[in-house]
Amino acid sequence: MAGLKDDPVLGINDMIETREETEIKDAVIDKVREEGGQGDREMAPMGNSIHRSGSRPQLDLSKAAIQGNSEERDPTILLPNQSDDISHLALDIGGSLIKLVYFSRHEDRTINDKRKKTVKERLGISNGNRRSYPILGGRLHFVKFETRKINECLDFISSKQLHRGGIDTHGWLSEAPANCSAVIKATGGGAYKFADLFKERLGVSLDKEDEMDCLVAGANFLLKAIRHEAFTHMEGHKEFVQIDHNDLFPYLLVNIGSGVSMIKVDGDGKFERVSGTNVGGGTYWGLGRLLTKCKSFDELLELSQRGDNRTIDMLVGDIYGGMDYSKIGLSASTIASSFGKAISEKKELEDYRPEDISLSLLRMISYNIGQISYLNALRFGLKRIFFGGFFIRGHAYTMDTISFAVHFWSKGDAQAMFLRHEGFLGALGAFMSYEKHGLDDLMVHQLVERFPMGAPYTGGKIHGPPLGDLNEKISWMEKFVLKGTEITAPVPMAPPGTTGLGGFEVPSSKGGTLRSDASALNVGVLHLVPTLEVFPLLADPKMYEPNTIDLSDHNELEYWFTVLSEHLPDLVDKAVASEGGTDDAKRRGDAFARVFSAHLARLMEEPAAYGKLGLANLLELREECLREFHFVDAYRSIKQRENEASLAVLPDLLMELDSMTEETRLLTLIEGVLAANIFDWGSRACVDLYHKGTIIEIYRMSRNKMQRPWRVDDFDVFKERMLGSADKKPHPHKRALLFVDNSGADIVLGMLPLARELIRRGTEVVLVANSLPALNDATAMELPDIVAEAAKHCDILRRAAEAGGLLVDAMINTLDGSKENTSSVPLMVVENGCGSPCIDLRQVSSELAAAAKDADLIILEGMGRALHTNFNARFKCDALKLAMVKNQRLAENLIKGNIYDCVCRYEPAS
Ligand SMILES: Nc1ncnc2c1ncn2[C@@H]1O[C@H](COP(=O)(O)OP(=O)(O)O)[C@@H](O)[C@H]1O
Ligand SMILES: CC(C)(COP(=O)(O)O)[C@@H](O)C(=O)NCCC(=O)O
Ligand SMILES: [Mn+2]
Repeated sequence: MAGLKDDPVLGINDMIETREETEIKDAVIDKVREEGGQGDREMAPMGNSIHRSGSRPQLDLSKAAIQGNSEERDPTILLPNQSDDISHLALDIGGSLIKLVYFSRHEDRTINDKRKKTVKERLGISNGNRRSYPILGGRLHFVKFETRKINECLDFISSKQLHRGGIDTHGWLSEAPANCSAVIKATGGGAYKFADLFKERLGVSLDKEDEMDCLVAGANFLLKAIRHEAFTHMEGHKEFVQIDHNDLFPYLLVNIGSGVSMIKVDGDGKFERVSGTNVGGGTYWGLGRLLTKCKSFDELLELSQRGDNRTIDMLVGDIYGGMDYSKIGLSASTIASSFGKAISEKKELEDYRPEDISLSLLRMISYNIGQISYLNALRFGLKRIFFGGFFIRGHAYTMDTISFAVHFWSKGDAQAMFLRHEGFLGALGAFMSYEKHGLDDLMVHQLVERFPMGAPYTGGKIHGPPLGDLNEKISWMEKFVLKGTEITAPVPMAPPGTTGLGGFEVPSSKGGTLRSDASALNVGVLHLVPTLEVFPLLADPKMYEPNTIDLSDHNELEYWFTVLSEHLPDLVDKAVASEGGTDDAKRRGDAFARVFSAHLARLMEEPAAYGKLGLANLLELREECLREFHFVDAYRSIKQRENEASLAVLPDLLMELDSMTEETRLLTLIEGVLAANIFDWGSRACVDLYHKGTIIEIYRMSRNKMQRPWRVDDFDVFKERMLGSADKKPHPHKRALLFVDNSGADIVLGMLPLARELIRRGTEVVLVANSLPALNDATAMELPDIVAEAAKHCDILRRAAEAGGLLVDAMINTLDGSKENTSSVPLMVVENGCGSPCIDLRQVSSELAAAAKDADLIILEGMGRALHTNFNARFKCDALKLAMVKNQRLAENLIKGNIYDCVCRYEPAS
């Protein structure tokens, strides 16, 4: 769940908001006329999907909508059905379930503006690292259907036009020409059984791939490319396992579908199916349905959670008169014979509780599979067993039971592990079998998983047709998500019990309810972002952990859950106001609040549901939810107001600074950064404070309160590095990366004056800002204008900004040859690749990675970037971490201090 790495406008869930159709149509036509010179003749008829053909792009205007404020003169218009969103599909049609993996791509819309080009040239970024065939940017979606309801699956494919994609001669996924029959990769028995149906209904041929090949390819891809894919599950405790890619093989893959396959995997494409069993998921569901009359698999599984298998299983104690058979290590409560008590002639099926039958059956099958798996692992000397297949269904009790069996029989020698994409291995493998898609080259840092709300996106089954647009999505949520939230409310776990004398006691994780499939939210949408890179200045990328606060501690989770919940009404107000306060904005605001609360509730129940959870992930999730409901920039007007107010007092501040000695100036500058970091709309305490004065009054108050030593105070060491000492002459840093935080005083009166000082001392400065808005953080898009305004009052900034290509007018002069600017040290701006208040340095923009190559100083500013994340990060170059702590609990836990204490941590290159 890392930063934003996708197109903010068109990249979210293929969904748009539906507004007044005619009004939008007119606006679209006007806009297209203005921009592209395409007349009405070339327009596709409204409501019809038209696919691109030949050299002349045609527009599909169906469901077009205005993005943002429709009152604006030149609003952005979204064309969700415009077919440059190319999809591609692979299927695994099993005995019980059909699994779909599909890919959607929006064409690269990076605007190659002049500013960016100059910065790229300055930083020496070329396009040279492109591969012979590019990895595609886009998203992988995971969806499943019941095989007996195959028509729903066909409708889904048809309505999303998923069968139209193809691979062109360059290896790009593209659209198949209309006259060419599409071919879809498919695996599982259904690829044979239903081939004619697919041809008949969709006109597509199924290209059959071997099921075992696909399972292995899917598992290998997931284990290499997804950071938090594999986990152990013992006695209710889930723990992610970091798999070393160089030490993955050999392993045993056990796929528990309708039946069970056991595959020894030695490498990519190197495997052998060593065993299997016919007692699998189909057995549990089939036998369970006959015995309990359950209507669905989930109902059966849910019954088991209220069951007591002792009423039906024959236990060791039943045979031994209540005693353990301790000589061979079996306790009285060990199951001696599953369903053994049913031999009693006095009882019929109706006399047993369906709950007990379901539990007994589940335990019988899970133990059996666990035991056979272990025996096969033993046979080949394998220590690791990965379990996949939808029988597992993320169900704690099932996983505990299997783990218990493996642990028991191996005496702790072998380990059972589970996969988050459990049932999608085959479908993913079929997808991987398309040639030249480049996906097998993807690295962990190029994948970002997101968890948008909505039936097709939850990895769950589809209830009815796919959601067409944002409007439909909100309606769906209004009906279901509140219910979903109740279902996902925390489920108390029984305290871990002892497992006795090594016998099969009841494992502890027997929650009272089962999460509904519709709100399962276990598997998100995988965003493939080829441009992301690992920040090259991390001292030890393998050991790097961005989060300072680990939310697997329940108290921590509860605290931050409350903080974020309490902040929600205020955030919704700001978001709705930022979109004009219309009824539509209110409805979206309500939907946002619902969805974010549902995520929080889900995570309270199972903190590791979406992978390892840290505070940074929660803060990012909040921003993602806002974007999901098309809130482009909730703090837009606040940011603007604060920028203006701060720019007005900047000249006075610069004058004051220029009158100081070097030493006092440096201290005042750092003090200024810390003081101005108080402008943080994400902190409850600060927002309360803003009611008590104007921006400038608060800024002054904050500066006046600055008193050294700060709670963490390495200023003197930093000063010595910057100014030298009696016997050491200073040498300036070559390039500094300044990770900036908030708009207004924070950037204008804090970070910009510090940047100016570095420039003055001969250090190139790169301001690193968010790619997308998050709270009141300044974005990379906004910075050039702020710098341009500041440069009006300051020659140092002006020359540096000109040299860095930030001032467009000045650049025009330069291009004319009328102005020479090469003499000054440049000031540049790069985007960091994130849309969150925190930064995960494992996934940053390629621009930032390039800028880092010559940098020898980094300055991380603000709570999000320097405390919540990266507080413990070590770098290859000098690092300065500056922040004011605006939360009491964090101050106590992290620096044993109080709210409004400051951190100035300087760490020379390691
Ligand atoms: N919603 C569901 N409907 C039916 N079976 C389900 C469902 N969820 C989980 N299952 C279990 O998953 C099994 C199918 O797993 P899967 O990996 O899809 O195998 P297959 O490819 O054989 O269909 C079923 O037999 C059943 O035990
Ligand atoms: C979201 C933030 C990390 C932003 O802080 P910043 O990086 O702007 O200093 C911070 O405001 C925060 O931790 N807020 C939640 C805690 C609170 O309301 O006290
Ligand atoms: Mn911030």
